[in-house]
Amino acid sequence: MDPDYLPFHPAPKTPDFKVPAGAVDAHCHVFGPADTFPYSPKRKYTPCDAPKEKLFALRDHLGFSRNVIVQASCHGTDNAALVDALETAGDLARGVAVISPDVSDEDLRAMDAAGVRAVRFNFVKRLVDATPKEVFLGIAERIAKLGWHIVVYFEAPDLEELIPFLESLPVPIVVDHMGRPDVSKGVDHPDFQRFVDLLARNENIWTKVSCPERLTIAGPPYDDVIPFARHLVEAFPDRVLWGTDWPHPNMKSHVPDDGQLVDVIPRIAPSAALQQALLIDNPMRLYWPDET
Ligand SMILES: O=C(O)c1cc(C(=O)O)oc(=O)c1
Repeated sequence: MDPDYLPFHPAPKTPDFKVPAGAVDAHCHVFGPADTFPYSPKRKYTPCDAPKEKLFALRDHLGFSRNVIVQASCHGTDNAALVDALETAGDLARGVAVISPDVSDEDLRAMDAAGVRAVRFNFVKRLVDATPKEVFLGIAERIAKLGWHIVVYFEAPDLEELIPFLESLPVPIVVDHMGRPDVSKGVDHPDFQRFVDLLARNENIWTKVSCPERLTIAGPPYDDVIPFARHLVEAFPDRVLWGTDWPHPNMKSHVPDDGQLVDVIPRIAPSAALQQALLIDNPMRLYWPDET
């Protein structure tokens, strides 16, 4: 573990907000354990271990029923820890993998059989080296044949340059953590409006309204981030997802309490109908379409 790395909260509170039965934590990770699933030699951080057993215990503690587990950059394109967690959870988990262009069709089919339903394109420079857009386009063509979609992680300053690429992708796109707006600029600032306009123009682009803990300047309980997430939930109620982002890699300002993150949900989705869409209908339609 990196010397300045903050491990995840050892005892998150029981949330005050009771999530509806069937709720999906649509953005979380598994890390290692390193002695079984070593971290990538190309990683830009070394986390603490965060194994599947702890993820599933957290799911139960917070009252969720299912997980969408996202391959984290510390594991590079080795999805073994992810696939292992998916095989343990069976129908209760789906996965988002990170693949290299030379992955075999056989390996793609095996990941699909394990529950992978998307690939992740990561543009965050502190996490990954740049991948040429044509490489991502080649991957997009291949996974489109499997009925998979694409999860993208970028920071707000990168959005303008990425828009033509994003609008060229042939499958649904899910943007991680609202495209990481600079919350000091306000919801009406052109930078956030650029993101809102992207979703308004493209019915196939969704967003996770997650990670207030990463975006906040004020700190818990994240009052400064609420307006951004709430705006997106109310503007695009059928294209939003929520996740804990457990085990919260690379947090520097504080160790988020996952129970406190769950208590943010009714503040950004202030009705039972919006909570039903955010936590159940939308993730089920995208990751368990044959069960909706
Ligand atoms: O902001 C981050 O550091 C971060 C990192 C990763 C990853 O390493 O994949 O995933 C996330 O969702 C967020």
